[in-house]
Amino acid sequence: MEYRKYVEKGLMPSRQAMKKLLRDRVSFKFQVEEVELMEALNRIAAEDIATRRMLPNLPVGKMDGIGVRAKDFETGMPDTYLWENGREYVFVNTGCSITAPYDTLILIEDIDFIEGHLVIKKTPEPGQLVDPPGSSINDAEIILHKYQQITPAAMGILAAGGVKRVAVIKKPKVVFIPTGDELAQWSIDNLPAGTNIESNGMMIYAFLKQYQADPVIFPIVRDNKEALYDALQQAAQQADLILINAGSSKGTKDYTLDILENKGQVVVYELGCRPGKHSSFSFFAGKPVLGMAGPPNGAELAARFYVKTLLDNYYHQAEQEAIIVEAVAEFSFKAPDNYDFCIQAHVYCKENSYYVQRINPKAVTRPQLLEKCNAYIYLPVSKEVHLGDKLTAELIVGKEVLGTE
Ligand SMILES: Nc1nc2c(c(=O)[nH]1)N[C@H]1C(S)=C(S)[C@@H](COP(=O)(O)OP(=O)(O)OC[C@H]3O[C@@H](n4cnc5c(N)ncnc54)[C@H](O)[C@@H]3O)O[C@H]1N2
Ligand code: MOO
Repeated sequence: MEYRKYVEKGLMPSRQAMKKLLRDRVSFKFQVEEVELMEALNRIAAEDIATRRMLPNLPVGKMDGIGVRAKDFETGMPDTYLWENGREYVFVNTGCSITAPYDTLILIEDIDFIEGHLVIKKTPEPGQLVDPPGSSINDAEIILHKYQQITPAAMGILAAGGVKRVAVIKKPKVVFIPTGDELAQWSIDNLPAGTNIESNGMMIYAFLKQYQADPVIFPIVRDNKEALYDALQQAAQQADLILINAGSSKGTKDYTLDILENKGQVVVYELGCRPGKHSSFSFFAGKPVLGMAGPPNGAELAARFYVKTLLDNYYHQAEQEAIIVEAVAEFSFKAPDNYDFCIQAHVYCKENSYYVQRINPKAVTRPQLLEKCNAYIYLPVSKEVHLGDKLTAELIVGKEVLGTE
């Protein structure tokens, strides 16, 4: 074990600057694959997708009623006393076809039968209440543009429009490399004394699934330079994006950045904001590598902010705006003078006003943090917050699930 002097290096960007840098510096090349429509939900269209048939393919009634011939009404209301179903008129239901010689629909509400004889209460306009062919779906009509996400509603239109297979962007393969001599696999039954569970792999797997990526979670890599180098090489052969976890600070066995510096190119050694300060960004064998802090809280923030940005970039998606609320601070706090601070917070709503409490993630257990943390407040360097101030909180849950305390 060796003493490693702590030396700050390089840019140290804020959260926004890091997101911008990731977008500016990484240009992914994606592949296209065809998937069955049933498998296409939430995928991103790789090209404009057009309909392959029209609907309806005959004129249809807009409402329930009777189909009649407009020409029978050319000189006003005809005598309908002797009219018969199937001859001068036919019953037509909503969305059902209305074919020649019938070309006009009269609402059921506008007719009556008196002693079995049809009475029409209102003279129809020619062609009224009839939808022409293609009025629901036109042939060769664009359903989705390239880079649009396939939603449930789009799935229905694709099916109606005769699209059985869709060209989508192939999910990026993202390799996650957990590192650390002290780590044991999460599925272990008897945890050896002094070991810690490798749980970030599970969390990152889940974030990657949510972000439409194809995760590959590597086995734990021990803290030696050769093993780390091998793992990075293996990752670079298959991944579109590499995530390497822990070993990012100045502990005696924190080698991650040494390897990336010697064998790749480090762009960002650490950030100018906490938590998640020990997130880094490098290239290794031409592949982008996001370094993530080992502590699960820092790793979670890195996933929410930077993995998300990278994957949005891969899929050509704009940055998603956070849901914002203005909340009254129930605490005072000053951001440090040398880095920004992302407060983890609990927002609640009482009598139509929002209030926010600060959570110190180091003073609570992980389940307590999970239960309480529903928002972030990003404070730039040295920014002071006072009790009663109105703060802008970024929710990480829907507004509707906020509690009242
Ligand atoms: N003297 C200083 N010490 C530390 C500093 C500092 O500035 N000066 N920064 C602290 C901060 S902030 C962070 S964040 C961590 C960064 O640590 P590393 O990224 O180097 O991670 P390790 O030291 O290897 O591990 C820390 C902690 O995280 C646990 N861990 C690691 N991997 C996983 C995983 N896959 N799943 C769950 N937990 C994981 C590990 O067991 C340790 O408990 O450095 C601080 N120290
Ligand atoms: O990088 Mo550490 O996660 O600032 O908390």
